[in-house]
Amino acid sequence: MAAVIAENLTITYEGKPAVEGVDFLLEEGETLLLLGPNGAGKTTLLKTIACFHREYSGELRVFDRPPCDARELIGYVPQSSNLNEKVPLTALEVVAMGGIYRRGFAHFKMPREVVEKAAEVLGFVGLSGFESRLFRELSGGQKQRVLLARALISDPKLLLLDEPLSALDPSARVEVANVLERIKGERNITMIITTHDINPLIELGDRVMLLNRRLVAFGRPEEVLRDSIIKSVYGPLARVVPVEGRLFCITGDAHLHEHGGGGL
Ligand SMILES: Nc1ncnc2c1ncn2[C@@H]1O[C@H](COP(=O)(O)OP(=O)(O)OP(=O)(O)O)[C@@H](O)[C@H]1O
Repeated sequence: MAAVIAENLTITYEGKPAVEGVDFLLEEGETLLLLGPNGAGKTTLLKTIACFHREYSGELRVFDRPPCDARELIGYVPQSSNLNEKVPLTALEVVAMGGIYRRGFAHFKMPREVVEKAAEVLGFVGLSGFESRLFRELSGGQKQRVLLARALISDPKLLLLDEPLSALDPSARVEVANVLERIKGERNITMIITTHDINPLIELGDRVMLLNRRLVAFGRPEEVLRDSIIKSVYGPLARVVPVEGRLFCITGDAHLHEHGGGGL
């Protein structure tokens, strides 16, 4: 079954288009890397698939349902954690919150099965033993893994990740990319990952979308990551370089410099 189908999808904010006329089909179990410069509409597309933003025209189906009827199938990891770090939550509590909200009611005392599931997914992201550590005291990579666990606790069929590696140092990027590889390898979860820097994630991508308000390209990585396509968005200095059988994408995107990422 297709996990996500978009046909002539146009997404607007108060009538002004942010994403226009997009068509694509992502099969269940595939990982899509969603690439594009600042303001290209990546977050907008992700939020619309997650039913956080509803102003769109055209067709958008998630597991053959309108996005807002598929919410229990979707896990979302936002660009910044949206947690108030003044509240001293433990890693386990942060993860368990994903399980409690899913049930549609708040508990003062967490049900045992939620605590057990939270500990299990913390183990899956490599954080066994961190249950009672304060979230705010964790490193950037550990926090991002806790947020991944928070999204995984409800067993989503579709996981949407907005810039999961941005704001992380290089070793934390590797940590988080390894967990994403583990999710792809061991769970049949469809993933859509937005990124400015495709290089640390390239091996994960079954499909790559290059978005610049309109769909520039969608296909297998080797179909999309071509000099002519990359230059059409990022300018004449951008290029794709094969290194030891892998493709590296040099976009020179301003955001990459900002985060010290893989752009040159
Ligand atoms: N809440 C909003 N109201 C009005 N316009 C918005 C809103 N959110 C985003 N936009 C506009 O929609 C366009 C796409 O923004 P979006 O954040 O989706 O891009 P992006 O590709 O995720 O960018 P970045 O890489 O910088 O995060 C931009 O022109 C932005 O100003």
